[in-house]
Amino acid sequence: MGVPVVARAPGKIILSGEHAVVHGSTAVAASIDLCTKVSVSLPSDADGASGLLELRLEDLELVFSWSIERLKEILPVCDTSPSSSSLETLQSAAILVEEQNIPEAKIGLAAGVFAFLCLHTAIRGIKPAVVVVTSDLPLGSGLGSSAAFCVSLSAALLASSGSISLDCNEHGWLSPNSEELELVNRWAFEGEKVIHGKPSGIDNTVSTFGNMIMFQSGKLTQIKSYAPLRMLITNTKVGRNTQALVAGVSERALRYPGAMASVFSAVDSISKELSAIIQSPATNDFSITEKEEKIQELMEMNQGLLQCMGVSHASIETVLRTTLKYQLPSKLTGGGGGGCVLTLLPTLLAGAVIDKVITELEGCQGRMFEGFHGAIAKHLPFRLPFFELSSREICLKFSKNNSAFEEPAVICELVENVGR
Ligand SMILES: Nc1ncnc2c1ncn2[C@@H]1O[C@H](COP(=O)(O)OP(=O)(O)O)[C@@H](O)[C@H]1O
Ligand SMILES: C[C@@](O)(CCOP(=O)(O)O)CC(=O)O
Ligand SMILES: [Mg+2]
Repeated sequence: MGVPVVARAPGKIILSGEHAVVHGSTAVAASIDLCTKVSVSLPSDADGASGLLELRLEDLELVFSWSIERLKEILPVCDTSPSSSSLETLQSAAILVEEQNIPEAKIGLAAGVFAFLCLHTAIRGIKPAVVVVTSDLPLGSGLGSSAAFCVSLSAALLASSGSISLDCNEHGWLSPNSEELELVNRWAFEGEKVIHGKPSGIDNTVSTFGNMIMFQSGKLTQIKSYAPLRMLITNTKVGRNTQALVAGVSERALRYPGAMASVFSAVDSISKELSAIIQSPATNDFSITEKEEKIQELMEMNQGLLQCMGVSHASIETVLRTTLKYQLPSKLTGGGGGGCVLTLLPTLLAGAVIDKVITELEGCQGRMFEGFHGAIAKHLPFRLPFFELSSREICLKFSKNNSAFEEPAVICELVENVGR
């Protein structure tokens, strides 16, 4: 195999505005420390053309492969610019996914495999490669695994086809320049369309550009917090599918256009208020505690409107009731219908209370989020100033002499900080 290129991209949380953002409202999202990594290796001349395109999902111990001959039989030669039409011409790729006989229990992966075939064909053409995917993110839980997958895959494919420059003397992580990031983001959005049907673009945008953003109708504004925010992320472990949830909200909006327009407009105001509060400096008059109370209140209001949209779930309600016993309001994050719930942990909240909440949540049907690299505690205290670090953004790594990759120090450092 030739020189591999690795790209990694982070998952996200949505502090306010999921679903409504698909209908033009403002939303606020932040990237998190959990990433998906994609490595693309091309056959070298010495290997001879291996004649295979291979996708290895390492965490799931699944390997999919297609002969180049079969791909040429089925797939049309398509446009190589990121547009809907270039991926629409690839509908025939569906049969190539069916032929892989994905086990029923993992059928949700079919959408990801389909997006892989579409993006690979559109960006690199019908050529052999070995693509290896690993991820820290739970799939289908509202933390944006689909976007992190599409962003890291698009970046690795673009870099391996020369559309992103790897002009670097040293081995290590590399941040693409802003034009390259735009290109990655556009392709990733096309990939998200394959997985979600009608994405707003917020997930791929925050995964590509990192940090905390306000997003509306395709436009992003970076936002900065004056104070750290700590969030508890609870995974209800109830599986769901974002595409179906997004479609359900659109159907409700068609049935009740007036009522739903008001709901979306209220969410828009909540997101704008939230971003103003996050960005406002804490002074004596407007203390951190007051700011946190407002953020909690706005998140609670947003949750009420998500219930109106029909995307809450009994498991989410259980988490809400449990945290509320400790005066901690929560909201779902991402598509809802199960998945993850966010709870703001105020700065002055005693550690003993956090432990009690976690113990009580663990006793509920769902279980607390787990698997943050082992080193990380069950709750994720994310500090906004950390978002300025490049490890929250999409990065590329490659090795000119094909030597083994090493984890960049900055990530290890961050992981330790987050656990403290
Ligand atoms: N690492 C991955 N490998 C393959 N497919 C993935 C990966 N991550 C996400 N996907 C695809 O995205 C789907 C989950 O996306 P979605 O329902 O939007 O939830 P979320 O984005 O919140 O995790 C998976 O079922 C799968 O099809
Ligand atoms: C529901 C939505 O607002 C966010 C979906 O996030 P996730 O795929 O559930 O992580 C959809 C979108 O904005 O594309
Ligand atoms: Mg998704």
